[in-house]
Amino acid sequence: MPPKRKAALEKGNGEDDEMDYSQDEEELSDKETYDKLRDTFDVVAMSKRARAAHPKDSASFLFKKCDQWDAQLRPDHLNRPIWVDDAGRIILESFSPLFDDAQDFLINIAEPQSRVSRMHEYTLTPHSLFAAVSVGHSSREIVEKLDSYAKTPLSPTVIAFIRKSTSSFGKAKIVLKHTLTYIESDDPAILEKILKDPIIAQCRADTNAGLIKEAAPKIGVMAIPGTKMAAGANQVAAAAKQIPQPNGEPQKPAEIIASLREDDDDEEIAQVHSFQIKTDERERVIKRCQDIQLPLTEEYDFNNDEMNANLDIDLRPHAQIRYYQEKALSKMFSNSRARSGIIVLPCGAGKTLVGITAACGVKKSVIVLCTSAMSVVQWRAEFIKWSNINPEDIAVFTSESKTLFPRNAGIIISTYSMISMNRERSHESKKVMEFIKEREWGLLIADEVHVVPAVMFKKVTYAIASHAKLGLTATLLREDEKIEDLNFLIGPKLYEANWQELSEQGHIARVQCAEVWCQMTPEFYMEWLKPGITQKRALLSVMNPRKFQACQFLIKYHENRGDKIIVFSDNVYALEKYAKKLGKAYIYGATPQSERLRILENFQHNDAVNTIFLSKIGDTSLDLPEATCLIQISSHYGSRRQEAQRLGRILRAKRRNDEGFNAFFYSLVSKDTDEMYYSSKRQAFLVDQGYAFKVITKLEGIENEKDLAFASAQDKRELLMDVLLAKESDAATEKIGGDLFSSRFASKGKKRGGVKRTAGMLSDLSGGQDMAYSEYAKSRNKELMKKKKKGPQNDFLRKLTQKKK
Ligand SMILES: Nc1ncnc2c1ncn2[C@@H]1O[C@H](COP(=O)(O)OP(=O)(O)OP(=O)(O)O)[C@@H](O)[C@H]1O
Repeated sequence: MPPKRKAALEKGNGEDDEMDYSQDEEELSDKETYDKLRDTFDVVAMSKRARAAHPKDSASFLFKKCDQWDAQLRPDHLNRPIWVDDAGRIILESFSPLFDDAQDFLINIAEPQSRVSRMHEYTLTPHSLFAAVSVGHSSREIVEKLDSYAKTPLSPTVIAFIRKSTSSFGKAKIVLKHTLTYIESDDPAILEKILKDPIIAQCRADTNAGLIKEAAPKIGVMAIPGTKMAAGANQVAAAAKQIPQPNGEPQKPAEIIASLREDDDDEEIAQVHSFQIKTDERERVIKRCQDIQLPLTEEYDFNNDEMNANLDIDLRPHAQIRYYQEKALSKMFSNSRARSGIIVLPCGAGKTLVGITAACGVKKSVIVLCTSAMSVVQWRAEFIKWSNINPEDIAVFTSESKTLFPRNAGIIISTYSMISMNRERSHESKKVMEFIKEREWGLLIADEVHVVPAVMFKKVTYAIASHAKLGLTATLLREDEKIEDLNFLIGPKLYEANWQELSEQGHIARVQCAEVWCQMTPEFYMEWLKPGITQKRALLSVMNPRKFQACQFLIKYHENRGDKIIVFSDNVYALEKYAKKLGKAYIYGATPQSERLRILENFQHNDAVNTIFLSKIGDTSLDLPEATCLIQISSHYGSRRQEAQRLGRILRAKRRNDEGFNAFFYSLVSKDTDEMYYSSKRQAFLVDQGYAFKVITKLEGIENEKDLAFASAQDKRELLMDVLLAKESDAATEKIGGDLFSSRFASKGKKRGGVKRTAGMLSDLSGGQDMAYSEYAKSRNKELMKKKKKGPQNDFLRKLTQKKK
C-alpha cells in the first residue's frame, strides 16, 4: 500500500504519517537524497491540504471510487469486513466480528501486504490464487466466499481475474523421476501446447519426436484437482460429511483417503504423458508455463513413493507444534502431498521446528541448506532435540566437516556456498557432492531463503534433485526486487504469520518502537551542509553530539530499569568512539573470537555488564535472549531487512512472558539529515507488520542529566575536529563475511522492510501505558488461546503418515 494511504487508514496518526517510500534503492547519491527529501515534504504538504478538505474523514478521499462504492454498498455492509477494488486489492477491517474467519480465508487466497492495527491489506495475485487452488479451494468457492465477505458486489474484472488465474491449475505438473525432470500431464494435448512454445521447446532434454507414455502411478483419489482421476479436498471433505462413523461422528478426510485408496484396485489403468526437460532450465520452464497460462504444479506424493527409501524419523513426544506452525505446515501438506513453497515466520517463532516437522512428515532423505556452518551445527542439534532420528543418520557437509549417512535414507545439512561453489573441490568434498547429486531427495529445506542470490539457488536446484522444497524465512524482502524469483525457484509463499498476533500470545516479545529525533548541533550542521562532502556527511550525522547524549541517556535510563541493552552501529568509527567514551564493551568484525565470547558471556551472566555495542555483525547471528532493549545509532541506508533483523534480536527475549514486559527498540536519527529519510524507509516493513513507531522529539529529563558527554562547547568542537580529521573510509559501513559467532551465541543467521508515526514522550513508552497495554493483551491472549486448536500436534503427523502406518 502506498504509505500515504496506509498512514491515513490508521485513524488518529500523527502528522508525519505520509512519508514516501515508493523507491526501493538502498543507496542514493547526495542529489537524489535531497530530491527525495524535498519530494517527501511536498507529499506531507499535499496530504495536509487533502485532509483539510475532508475534515470529517481522513481516509475516504484516498479511495478514489468512493462515490461509486456508495452506490453499490450492500444494505448490510456494516456486517461485512472487506472492500475489494478492481485491481484485486483487499482491505480487511480487523475490528469486524468476522475478522478471524475472513483473515483465515484471505491468507489462503491473497498476499498479505500490510497488517496494521485496524486495517489489513491483501492483494490477489496469480501466485496467491494458484496456491489457493492447490490447497483445495475451487475457483467458484473463492469468488463466492470473497463476495460474501465484501461490502460491495465483486466487480466483473475481479471475478474474471480469479477465474483466469485458477482455471488452468493442475493441467500439467513438474515431476522428478530417477533424478531427471519431466513435465507430465494426463492430457497429451496440453503437453503439445506447451511444447509449441519456442522457449520451452529449447529446454526439452529428450530427443523423442513424441511424448513419453506410461501407466500413471496409482494414487487413488488424491490426485491434483482438475485432472480426470482426481477428487479435490472439497470432495473428500464433502464425502466425509456423508459417511457416518459407528460413533456417529463424520469420518476424517485422511481416513477417507486411506479407505478410498484401498478400493482403488479395480480401477482402469490411467495413462500419463510426459517429456523431459533440462534440469538446469527448470526455473525457466516453470516461469514460462506461468506466462503462457499453464502453470505447473509441483507436489510430492511421498506416501506413494516406493522408489526412495524411508527415513526413520518422528517428532519426540515433548514436541508440541504451536498452532501457527501447524497452520503453516498444513498449507504445505494439503491433499496428503508435499507442496513446494515458502513459509514466513518472524525471528524466534520456530522456523527450525517447522522444517523438522516437515521432514518427519515426508520421511524420506532430507537436505537442509543454511547460510553458515554455524547454522549447520544448530540445525543438527535441533534435529536431535526435537526428533527421534538416529544421530548417525545426520551428515554434515561444511568446509570443516564432511560426513555421509550410512543407510539408504538420511539427512545432510550443508551451506548454500558448499553446494554451489565453483572452485576446485577437495577429494572428500567431491565424494560428498557425488553422493548428493546421484540420489533423489524427498525434501530440500532452504533456510533464510530470501538472502540466497538467484544464481546461487539455481546452481543448488541443479545439483540437488529434490521432490519438494521448503523455503523458510522471517522477511521475504530484498531491496533489489529479486524476491519474485523465489516463486519459480522454490514455489509460492504458503503462509505468513501475523507478527502482532504472535507477540500478543507471548510466542515472541512485545516491542515498543521509537524513533528519537536528535537536533544537529549548529557546528555539525554547518559542516554537514557544505557541498562536496559525501561520505563525511554520514559520519557527521552519526557523531552528532546530541545523538551521542541521547544514546547515553537512554542507556542509563534502561540500565536503571534492569534492561540489558545492545547498541548497534554499522559504522565502526562511531562504534568505537561511543563505546570507549561510555566505557562499554564492543564487538565488530575484527574482534578476536575469544574476546567476543568473553564479552557475550559477561553480557549474559554479569550484572555489571548490561550494555554492549555491536557492529552489523550482530544483526543476524546472535542469540542473546537476555537482551531487552536495542538502540540503533547507525544503520545501512534504507534497508528494511536490516531493521527487521535487528528487531529480531529482541523478539526472543527470555522475559517476554513476564507481566507487563515490553522490549524496546530505538532508532536515533539526526534531524534534518538523510538519516530521517532512510529511517522512515527502513521502518516500512515493520510498520506493515503492525509495529507503531513513536517519534520522540524530546527525551524527558535529559536536560537535568548532569554527566552528559560533550556538554561544553569546547568538547563539541573537539569532537567535530576529530570527525573532520577522520579518514573518508572511516565513514563507510563495515564489510563483513563468513561466520560471525561461535555456535554458542548464534541463532541461525536470520535476515529480514510508509511509516506510522505518533508523537510521544519517553514516559509513554515505559510508564503506565504499558500496564494498560498488558491488561489488554492479557484478555486478548485468553481469547486467542481459546481459539487455538486443541489436541496433540502429532495428530498432524499422523495424518501425513497414515498411509505408511
Ligand atoms: N513448538 C514449540 N515448542 C517449544 N519451543 C519452541 C517451539 N517452536 C520453537 N520453539 C523454540 O523457540 C526458539 C526459537 O526457535 P527457532 O530458533 O527455530 O526460531 P527461528 O524462527 O528460526 O528464529 P530466528 O529467525 O531468530 O533464528 C527456540 O528455542 C525453539 O526451541
